[in-house]
Amino acid sequence: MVQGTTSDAGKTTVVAALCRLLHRQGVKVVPMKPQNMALNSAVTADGGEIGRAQALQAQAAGLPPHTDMNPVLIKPSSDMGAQIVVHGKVRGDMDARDYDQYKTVAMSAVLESYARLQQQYDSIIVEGAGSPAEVNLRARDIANMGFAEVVDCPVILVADIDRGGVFAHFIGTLECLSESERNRIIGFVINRFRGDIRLLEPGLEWLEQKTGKPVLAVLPYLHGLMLDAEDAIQIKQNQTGKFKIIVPAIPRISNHTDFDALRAHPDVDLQFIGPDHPIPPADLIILPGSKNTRDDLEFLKQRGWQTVLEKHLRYGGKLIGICGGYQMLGQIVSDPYGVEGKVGDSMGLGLLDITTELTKEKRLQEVSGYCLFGKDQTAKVAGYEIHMGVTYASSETLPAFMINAEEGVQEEGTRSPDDQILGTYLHGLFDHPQACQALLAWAGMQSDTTVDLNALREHSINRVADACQPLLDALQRIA
Ligand SMILES: NC(=O)CC[C@H](N)C(=O)O
Repeated sequence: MVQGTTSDAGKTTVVAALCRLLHRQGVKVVPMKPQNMALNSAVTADGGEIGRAQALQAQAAGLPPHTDMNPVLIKPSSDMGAQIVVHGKVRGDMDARDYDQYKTVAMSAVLESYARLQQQYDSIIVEGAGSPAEVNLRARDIANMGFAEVVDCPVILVADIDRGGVFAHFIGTLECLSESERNRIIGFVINRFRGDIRLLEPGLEWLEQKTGKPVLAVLPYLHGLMLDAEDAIQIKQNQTGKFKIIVPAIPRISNHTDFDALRAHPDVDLQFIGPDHPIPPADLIILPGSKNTRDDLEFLKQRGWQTVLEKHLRYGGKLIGICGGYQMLGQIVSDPYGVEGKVGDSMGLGLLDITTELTKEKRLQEVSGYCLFGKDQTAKVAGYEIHMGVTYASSETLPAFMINAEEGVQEEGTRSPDDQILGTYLHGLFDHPQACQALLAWAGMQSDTTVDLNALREHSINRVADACQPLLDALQRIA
């Protein structure tokens, strides 16, 4: 099991790297994260939903994503509450206290998944969550040492030296653990190191002497990786291109990995605009998905985005809404069952002639098809839908895509009659190089460059795997 001294220490990447290395050796390897808290999720082959980071690790292991790889997914919809997804299906909304009580049930779901994976695979690489030093969460823990103790597995501890304080992080984490938990840590991994290793060596020796545990590997800082983020938005964006795209960073943004292909595009300047940032002019504005459409809609209105969007459209700018962002563009978003908060209706931005009702059923599916705009209307699109909302469009509007869905071939999404606005439920809509190019051309960008996100992702997985070879060698020496 790979645990970290902090969130974002690099656990996800190390698990993906180990999966790829073992997969290359022909080992039947599978990733697993018992509990993940994230709003970036992926649709699985068995019709459920897991964290995107686990889907990435599945790809590294050469497998389609499966709900057993992330049996418990917590999707926060407010500061206190979250939607709890177990074995890929919504189990309800809970606040932090309810969930704490629910953890015993969640643990049995986790152990069921673990048992199934054990039967099918020779090697399971498990990722912890946050850090095992969170002593307040230790009772009933299913995410870190609580899990490791029950299944009795060895643990490696990863720390990010780029943030500094790694020695204190390692020693401090060990101090927060019980003796048996401490004993299961077989070694340390220092991640994102840059500089002269000779200057680090005295520290490594000190750490090994003080703890009696080895430093298994020092992994290099790798620039320009294109791997799905678990949750946090990467602040550093690509700002080299000329074509300006802005995305409001709404508080409950979901699946911001939708923008990875744009981030990687050399001709695009993509910026997420936080609440305190001035809103710059742009060629294209994209409203992202949201776990809480009505609250985030309110957030946008309060910060003056309605006026900004209207002005942007008056000046001929293009506007895209994805999933929750699509719903916001319409006339009304109603929540008759209170699935995302209080029961009630919200006035949308009134830019597209659509209305949305949030229902109790979540729609989860992978789709593919082609774009209904552009020169020849043959550009392929592939994406996935994860939403509770059902949207009705007026007959005045135009569809955006033709897709192969559960119900058969059908139109998807909506374009305004003047074709300045496009709304869609398809997450990942920029991932297919043809759709990416067609959408950017629709938005007015002149460029022949295409970005193949999947190829970039594969390349990144291979780079991190190569960098982790010394870690795997060290682990195989111990085993
Ligand atoms: N992923 C999303 O943007 C979801 C939108 C909205 N919260 C729904 O469930 O319908």
